[in-house]
Amino acid sequence: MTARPNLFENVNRQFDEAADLLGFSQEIRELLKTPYREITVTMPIRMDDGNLRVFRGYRVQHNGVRGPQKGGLRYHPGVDLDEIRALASLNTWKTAVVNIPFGGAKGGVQCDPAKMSQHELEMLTRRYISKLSMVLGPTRDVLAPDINTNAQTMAWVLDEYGRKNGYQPACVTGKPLELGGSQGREAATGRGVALVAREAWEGVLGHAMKDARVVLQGFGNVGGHAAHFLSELGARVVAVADVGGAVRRAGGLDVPALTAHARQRGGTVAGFPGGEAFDPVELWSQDCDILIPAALCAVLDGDTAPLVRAPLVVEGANAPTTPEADRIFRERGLLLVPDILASAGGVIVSYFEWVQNLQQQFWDEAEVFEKEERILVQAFREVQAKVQEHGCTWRTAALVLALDRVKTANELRGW
Ligand SMILES: NC(=O)C1=CN([C@@H]2O[C@H](COP(=O)(O)OP(=O)(O)OC[C@H]3O[C@@H](n4cnc5c(N)ncnc54)[C@H](O)[C@@H]3O)[C@@H](O)[C@H]2O)C=CC1
Ligand SMILES: O=C(O)CCC(=O)C(=O)O
Repeated sequence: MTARPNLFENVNRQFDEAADLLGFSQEIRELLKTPYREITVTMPIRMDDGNLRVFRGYRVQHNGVRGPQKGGLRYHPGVDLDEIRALASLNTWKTAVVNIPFGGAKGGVQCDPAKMSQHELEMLTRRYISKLSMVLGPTRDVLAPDINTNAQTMAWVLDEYGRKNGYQPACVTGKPLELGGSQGREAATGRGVALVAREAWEGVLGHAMKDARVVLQGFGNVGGHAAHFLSELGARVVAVADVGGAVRRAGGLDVPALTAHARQRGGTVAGFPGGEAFDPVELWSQDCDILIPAALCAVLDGDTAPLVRAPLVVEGANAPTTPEADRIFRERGLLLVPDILASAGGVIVSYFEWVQNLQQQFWDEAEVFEKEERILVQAFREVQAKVQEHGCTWRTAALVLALDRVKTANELRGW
């Protein structure tokens, strides 16, 4: 296994490829790469067993030139400042590529939620928000769910932020519907992944979605909903791996049954009786048409990329592919739809949630889904046009579109 890469350096290598095409000066590059603000907080928590533990958390606000900074909050043992910095910068490019009026941020706490009670997670979330609340808010920085956080976590965020600042539902998205969440937000990222996969598989590669064979890493919010919508489009989900194990079935797994199984088994697909268990390390070499990493960063690297047999990779996760793997895919002629486009459905519907909260409106699911699809498909076409104009990869093309928009906003503000 390759050593853990410096993720922010990786994102900036990708940035430079696009900046070269745009002819950006060193000054502009430095301005756009450098995060506005990076905060590290420590959170002492009295655990259920009476012991005190000190957790470390981060919030990086990368860029707010196009609007309030926006980004998820993740809980994971592997969280560090470098990872959060990389993910914050990706959110700047993601909101720009789909042209919604937000900047980019990300937060994380180094912890293992699988070993914590709900009470401990609530205390941790409240302490994190209480330490950061002065730099958060509807016009400053708006949180959302990410790995191992969910609508309940966002409800605690809303409540803790409200204690100091009064009730402001637009301070966080991905909330429960009962607290001002938006219809369709929970499914939005996975739905977007499925829509983008359809646009690439049918529109670019010229195949039918019916019976397209899909392999996923991750069956949480993103992977689980992507599997659901892809099977609705007629695709067959032939293999899934997650933190607990892996399962496959050449004829296609029964996605609703797999979802029900995972719900009963603490979130994992392991032990699903409707498929064959296999070693998750074999996931990347499964024979399939569409491969969707929807879990962790940097899983497609110099070791795993050569194993991939799918002609199409759609990045549901953020930063799942290292520059070395990008190079391998490019040389092999694989089509890779990058994270900043493929996983943008979530932040698009978060934007809708923020708008609804500010205007005290409630849209129905059909309206949310129709608007999400319109924005995503438009962004997809704009990126495709840049691919054709520059003869570059989809990642570089998406970054060209995004960097240009952020630079223009900077200039208009007089920087
Ligand atoms: N939730 C959202 O709206 C958005 C999430 N993303 C990205 O999508 C990815 C997944 O996020 P969520 O689905 O929200 O998280 P989640 O916590 O709901 O699910 C994470 C999934 O990854 C799996 N996983 C964890 N460690 C693993 C390992 N070592 N090997 C294989 N699988 C492993 C888990 O078992 C689970 O199925 C992350 O990269 C996140 O940044 C991107 C855009 C928005
Ligand atoms: O604000 C959101 O909805 C999530 C944005 C985010 O962190 C992401 O897309 O990775």
